Amino acid sequence: MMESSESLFDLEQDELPFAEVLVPLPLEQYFTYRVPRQFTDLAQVGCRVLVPFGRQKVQTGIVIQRHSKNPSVYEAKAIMDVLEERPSINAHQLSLFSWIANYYLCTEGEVLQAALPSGLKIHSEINVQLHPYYDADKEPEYPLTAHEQLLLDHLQQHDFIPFSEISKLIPLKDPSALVRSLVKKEAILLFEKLKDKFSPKTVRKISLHPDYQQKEKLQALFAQLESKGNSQKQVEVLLLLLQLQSLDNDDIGLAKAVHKSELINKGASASALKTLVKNGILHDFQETIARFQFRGETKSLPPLSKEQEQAKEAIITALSEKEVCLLQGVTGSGKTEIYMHLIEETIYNGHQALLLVPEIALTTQIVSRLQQVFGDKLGVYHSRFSDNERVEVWQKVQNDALQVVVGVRSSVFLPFENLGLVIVDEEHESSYKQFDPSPRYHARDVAVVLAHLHQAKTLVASATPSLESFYLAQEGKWGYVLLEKRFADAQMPDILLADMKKAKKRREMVQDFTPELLTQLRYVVEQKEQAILFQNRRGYAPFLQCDICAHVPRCKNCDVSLTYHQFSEEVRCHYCGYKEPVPASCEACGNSQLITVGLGTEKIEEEVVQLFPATKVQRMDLDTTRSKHSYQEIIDDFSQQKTQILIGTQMVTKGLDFDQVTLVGVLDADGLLRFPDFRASERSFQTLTQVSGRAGRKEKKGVVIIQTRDVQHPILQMVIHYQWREFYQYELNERRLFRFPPFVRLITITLRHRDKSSVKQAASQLARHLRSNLGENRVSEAHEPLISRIKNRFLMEITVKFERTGFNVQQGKAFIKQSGKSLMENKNFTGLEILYDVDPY
Ligand SMILES: Nc1ncnc2c1ncn2[C@@H]1O[C@H](COP(=O)(O)OP(=O)(O)OP(=O)(O)O)[C@@H](O)[C@H]1O
Ligand SMILES: [Zn+2]
Repeated sequence: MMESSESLFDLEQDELPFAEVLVPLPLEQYFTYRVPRQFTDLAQVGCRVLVPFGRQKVQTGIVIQRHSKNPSVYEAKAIMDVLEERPSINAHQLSLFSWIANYYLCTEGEVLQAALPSGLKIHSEINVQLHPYYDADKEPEYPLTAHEQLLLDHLQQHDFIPFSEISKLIPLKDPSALVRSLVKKEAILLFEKLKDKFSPKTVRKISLHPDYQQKEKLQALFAQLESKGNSQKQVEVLLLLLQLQSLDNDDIGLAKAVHKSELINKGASASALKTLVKNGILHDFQETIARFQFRGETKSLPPLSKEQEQAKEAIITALSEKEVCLLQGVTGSGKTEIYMHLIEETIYNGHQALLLVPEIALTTQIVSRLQQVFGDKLGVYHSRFSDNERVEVWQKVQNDALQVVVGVRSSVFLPFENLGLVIVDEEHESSYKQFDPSPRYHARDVAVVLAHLHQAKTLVASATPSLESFYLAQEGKWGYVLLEKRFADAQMPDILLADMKKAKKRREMVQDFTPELLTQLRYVVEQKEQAILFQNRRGYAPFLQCDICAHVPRCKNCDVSLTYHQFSEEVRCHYCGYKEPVPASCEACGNSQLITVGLGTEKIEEEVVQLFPATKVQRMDLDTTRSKHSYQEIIDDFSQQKTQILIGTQMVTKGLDFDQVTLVGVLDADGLLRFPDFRASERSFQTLTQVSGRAGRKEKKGVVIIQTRDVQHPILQMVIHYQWREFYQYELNERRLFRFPPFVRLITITLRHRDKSSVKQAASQLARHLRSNLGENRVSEAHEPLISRIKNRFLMEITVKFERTGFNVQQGKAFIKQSGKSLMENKNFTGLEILYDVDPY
């Protein structure tokens, strides 16, 4: 039914009466909506709009395009509201989102979902209320339909009604036209109940009323108050205010406002203050402040050393010819210092700069170094921030109020207006890769594309570059700059291997420590120096095992053993979070002797505390860093030498810069080397080199001790002799030989279903189809992945390898996606999920 009121407003069609709208859902296509006339100018590309979606839902979407094509398949519904005057998403971002969706085989809706901080998303719970100006007793300007009257009557009795409930009240399949019509008639308003909707932070301030901001007037006021017997408290408040105003002598003088809380804290009487405000002598008001405020003065940059200066010049030269440059600088060479100089130049030229860091743990040290130089031009963006804080950074980046952003991978989604430089620190880090949920993107690679869209440059840097980056640099596609010396002549540490096999045989192990590591640790403790101990497993022990029948408690939902956490007396699944109390006896044979197998950080902590009871020890892993400031506290304590030994997982291996660390111990290198993945060697080399790099960064030379059962392992040998050139050559040869990246493009297809035989059947069907069409050398058979059940869903995997040249990867990907889509439409496989992971590493 066309409502009669429509014609009142939509008398003429505009040039571009339709909009393609992207909604944040995993759907392939955009949806076409009609743009009502009142929104013709407002509904710009990139704006967030409210649209009716499905039967009774409302979605926030983004206008992608305006056009004049009426969709032929469905009747276009109208946009209900435009949420902003200035688009949230700029054209560069839209291009980036579409590149990501295309490259990573996901949808733009999924990218949007990942990109927008939730403060900018609006969920489908939209409510309807009466317009405050609506007067039920007055004759309406425009006639109301019976349905409209019904809704308005309801709203006279109730505060509001959720949009999704309207159809229960009024027999309409889709109430959006009705709602829109009432909005136009200014009879109702739409609002959303968003718990954490963005609200700016405010402070209360107090100032003198302008009437009293002259000396003579003020004196008269004092005289007047003092003549009254009971105004002593008010006089005190005024005196305190004057005192606070004069604290720093800027010329604002009597007009200056001070914080209300400060007045109260300094003893001002609250009631006297209130009286003064009531009598119009003082002015009490709210001021909006930025959440991130840098207090203190900024310093100028420390000068670069000769080597650093040369490296910087080489980078600039390389970037004048190429879009990307790789800086390989050994640990402690002062890469951060070089970044700061490059960023300063970028800002000076009027551009914005983005510095990507792999983990929140790393932001704290880097941010404090950058903040001293860039002050409030610097913003920080990561997931530990509240939603409001993230929206604030988003908006300031958009307004160019921030020129530098330090952030984790999701900061590639920020609305930069004029980016000049992106730096990817520790570019080899796997935390740049998002594995779940989709979009499964790699922030380094997205950063390169982002920079390209802005015609900006990218610097990727690491002491241990990823093989892909190293290869691109070697091939001359990227520039390459090498910085081989530590800053200020600091020496690289000596790296030694400690043979656990030998020590075990000779019964020389003290718990999990070889004599070599223990001796060094003793020495360090005695000398009041500091040590870092690294073990890549959190928890107490990887698992419990029955001493008699060897049964291992396993997760109910996943195909993995449960990790033993001693502190909380639980066994937990690190995949789904399932946990249960430590079993008292073996569930298989009833034996009550359960032993712990393997080694986690919690156990090392326990051992160290036993061995060195007088020494302060701290642990840094996922379990000890859950709260917002915990990283900062642990790192501060260690920097200030309140703690002497820091034990941790990969979190302690990279980027951290402490002066007094002279020993790094690796408890078990074999666990790294054994990891069943084609990147095990690369990861081991990187991790061991990086963690070694934490030692001896200033005057005192450091020692690194790596415990292993396999002292002859070629990777370990290359690590201890700093043979990185040999390592890259060796590893590149292996990759070429076994057809792995960077020589091929890898795509993993994972199929997921609650039923094991369904997923197996679907996977082999898909594998057969892809193999016969794309070639058997490019597509593997379907196989069970290492962990074949997670959260009660069974998994199957297919691996695809496309050559880098001479093959149309784009077409190959499209074929995969199409094949997956038709498999999902197959009735036999209802409930099947297919996940694509492009560059799954
Ligand atoms: N030009 C400089 N002036 C003063 N101090 C410097 C300079 N360059 C580096 N430093 C100091 O040397 C130390 C190591 O520098 P930085 O942390 O930047 O190294 P890095 O190359 O990032 O190392 P890693 O790869 O191990 O993280 C820091 O304490 C830093 O403050
Ligand atoms: Zn589980």
